[in-house]
Amino acid sequence: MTTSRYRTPTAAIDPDVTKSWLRRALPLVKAHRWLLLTSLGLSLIGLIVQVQIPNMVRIGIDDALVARTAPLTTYVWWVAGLAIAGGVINYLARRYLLRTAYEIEYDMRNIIFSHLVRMPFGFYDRVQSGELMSRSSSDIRAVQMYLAFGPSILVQCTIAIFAFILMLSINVPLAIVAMLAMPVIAILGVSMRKAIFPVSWLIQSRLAGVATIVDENINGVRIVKAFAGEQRQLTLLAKAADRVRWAYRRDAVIRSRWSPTLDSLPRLGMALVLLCGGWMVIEGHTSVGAIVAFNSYVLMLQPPFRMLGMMIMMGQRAAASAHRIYEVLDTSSEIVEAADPVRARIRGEIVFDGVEFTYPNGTEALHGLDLRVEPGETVAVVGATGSGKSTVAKLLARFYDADAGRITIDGRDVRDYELAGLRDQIGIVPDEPFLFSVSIHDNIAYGRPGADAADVIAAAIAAGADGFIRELPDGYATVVGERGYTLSGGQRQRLAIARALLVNPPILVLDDATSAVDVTVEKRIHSALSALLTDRTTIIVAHRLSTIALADRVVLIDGGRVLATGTHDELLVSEPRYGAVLASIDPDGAADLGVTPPGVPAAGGTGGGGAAGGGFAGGGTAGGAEIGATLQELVPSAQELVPSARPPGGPAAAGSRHHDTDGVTA
Ligand SMILES: Nc1ncnc2c1ncn2[C@@H]1O[C@H](COP(=O)(O)OP(=O)(O)OP(=O)(O)O)[C@@H](O)[C@H]1O
Repeated sequence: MTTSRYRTPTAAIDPDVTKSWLRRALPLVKAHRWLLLTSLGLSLIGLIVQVQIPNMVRIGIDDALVARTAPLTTYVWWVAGLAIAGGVINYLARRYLLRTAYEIEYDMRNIIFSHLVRMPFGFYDRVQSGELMSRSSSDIRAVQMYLAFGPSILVQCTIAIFAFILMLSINVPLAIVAMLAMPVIAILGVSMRKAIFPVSWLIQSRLAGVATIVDENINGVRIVKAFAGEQRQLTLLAKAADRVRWAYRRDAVIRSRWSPTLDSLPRLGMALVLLCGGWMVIEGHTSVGAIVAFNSYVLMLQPPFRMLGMMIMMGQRAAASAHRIYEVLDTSSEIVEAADPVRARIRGEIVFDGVEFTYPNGTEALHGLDLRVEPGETVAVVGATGSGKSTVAKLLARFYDADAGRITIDGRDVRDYELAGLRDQIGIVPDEPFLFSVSIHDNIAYGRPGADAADVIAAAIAAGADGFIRELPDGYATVVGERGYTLSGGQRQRLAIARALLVNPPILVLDDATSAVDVTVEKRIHSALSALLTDRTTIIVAHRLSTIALADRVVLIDGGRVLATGTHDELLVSEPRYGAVLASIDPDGAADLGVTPPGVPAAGGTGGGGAAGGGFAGGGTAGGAEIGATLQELVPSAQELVPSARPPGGPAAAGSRHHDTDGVTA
């Protein structure tokens, strides 16, 4: 996987929630103060240079054209020189300002993202991903703009002071006349921004609404098409787009009402300067050049005064955005690591002791769950849908913490372990695996980025994935589409199993990890897996008899507690509710065994053959393998297990790409 070097943020947001948003953000600005100060300093020099130009024009007109005491070219060169110097200085100032802005943005983005990756599942259950996206993009931008461009706008406004001083030095009454329009422009600018502000917020939130619909359309395109929902989605989008259009129209109405007034005010100012200045020239109180210079100043001063209004609006928006960002940053993770966490290699003894757990939304999932799994044991957790099977896995890896009771691994509370070390040693394969838009090699090697090709291939073979991977156009180098949608569900599951196996964790949790794989393929995967499961503690959340067949022991869960435990055969005989659950989760397999719902014990128990035939309660078959043994040792070569395996780039078997029964040897 290609990784660019990560630079930690240079500053942090002040965690003191009693401070104003600006003071909390100040460390970010301070971290780049030299860059910002250089930019502001240059900007100030640029403005001083710029202010000289109308004055030079005035002297040129008065001396070279009216009095004819000096050559015109001297002044032309001066004006041109000042213009070029001003241009260069402004260019540098802008470059430094933009650099400051992007540095602040970089820091903020990293601060937010490093916080987000530390947040537990409970946090993601509460927030919407679209909202988080917006907080990490447009909200960051709004704050960054204000922090970097705000001071720059203030500096721009100082042009008024320089210009006013210069004008006063030329002609005091005319200077006052020229400045008359400015406060009016500033007041109108602020009023206009105030009127526009709510509408621009409305536009932002409505655009976010459109983005959510588009996002759901793209991500949920398979469901939309499967249910022929295109027209409904189009209508939904049209309505949202209509709301955006309405907000834009309101914005246009307000702007068209205010802008012409603001634009014509300086022109009125010029008329006033011409009237008063002209009268003064006639009376001999000032020069013609002064009228020209003052007109330039009136035009030059207009943008900064208008920007004052913009700055107020930027400030309001930045404050709101900062609060949204702080809301995320001020949410602390409920999953806290122990002060002196244990870093130990896990053997794999798991104990759930009276574990109670309720999800943050109030759904009660576990009610005093007691479960003991010996090191190296393979246990199938069976239960009706919603009985709490996956929750067991989530609590084991501390995606959530139990509300009451204790979960221990090797006799130590899971809360005592170093979090990363604990999760490193628990390989979880979910039923809906997530693949990244990178190569298959990189997807499998996600947990061990430096893994060599041989290890990756060995893991793929064990997961029954090597065969179909080799038939893909670029083999292991094939880049899977977004979330791996270019692969079938079963293929994605096999890659996820390979990903977990490559890490070689002492505890493996297969959460219905082969649900999308054909039963015969699943059997083959299991035979390869059984060699790897022997000395590894494995919890298999099972929905199929064929999956249960892998386990040494079955744990029947109902309503968040363990109902019964024993081998499959024992439970079939002793626990009528087991048969009922089997009949509800795998009717075909249960029928093969003669199990009929509701709760009728099957005559003879194991009499039927079918999918599970003879495989139950057998457990690991290739004993003796060390947990520490490499996958390559356990799965010697691709050719042995997959005789049909072709080298990468070999001819792809037509039609095999989306088929779950491909590429695995019996
Ligand atoms: N993130 C969550 N937030 C709130 N409630 C949840 C969450 N995940 C699961 N639940 C609820 O907790 C209960 C147990 O869920 P769990 O996923 O453990 O069941 P399960 O036995 O694995 O079900 P299935 O066989 O359908 O996967 C269910 O009522 C479920 O709705």
